[in-house]
Amino acid sequence: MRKIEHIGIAVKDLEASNELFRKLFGEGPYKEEEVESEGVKTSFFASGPNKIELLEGTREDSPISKYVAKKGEGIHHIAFDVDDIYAEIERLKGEGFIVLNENPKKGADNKLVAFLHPKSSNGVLVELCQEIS
Ligand SMILES: CC[C@H](C(=O)O)C(=O)SCCNC(=O)CCNC(=O)[C@H](O)C(C)(C)COP(=O)(O)OP(=O)(O)OC[C@H]1O[C@@H](n2cnc3c(N)ncnc32)[C@H](O)[C@@H]1OP(=O)(O)O
Ligand SMILES: [Co+2]
Repeated sequence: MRKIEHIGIAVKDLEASNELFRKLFGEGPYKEEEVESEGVKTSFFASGPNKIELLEGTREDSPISKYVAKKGEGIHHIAFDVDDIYAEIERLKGEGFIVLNENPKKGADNKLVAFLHPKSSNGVLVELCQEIS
């Protein structure tokens, strides 16, 4: 785990939240991207060397829609940057973490991603991200 890649925040209305975070950061998102496979649309803000990802569900069955319906808006996951996501998945499985998708999938912002079940990480949804070179 090299560093925190981004913190994901689940929101009801991406456009309204973009406006709010534009005020917070003093500048708008550097990227907006829909990830059809996850049923999400996202926007990314740079916060110094770190990133904030805002996510709105685009389908009722999206993890974000379900999360917001159940818990409301708020911090949804912490993403970590890894060098080799395949090796990291094997390592974390060996350490007893529950890997939700052992085959990494294409995420936003040009990444391969995988997730650990929050039940195995003290109630925190962890995302692994490897830059697609
Ligand atoms: C990939 C694009 C983008 C990127 O960065 O590239 C993204 O980040 S996409 C982000 C959205 N996608 C995901 O979150 C995929 C992984 N998530 C899942 O597979 C599910 O959300 C899962 C398995 C974490 C929960 O789904 P489930 O259908 O089981 O929902 P429940 O409400 O029944 O939850 C079960 C249990 O987990 C707790 N929970 C759910 N979500 C979270 C969360 N984000 N953080 C912490 N805990 C969470 C929920 O409260 C339930 O606990 P319980 O004690 O039973 O109430
Ligand atoms: Co994310």
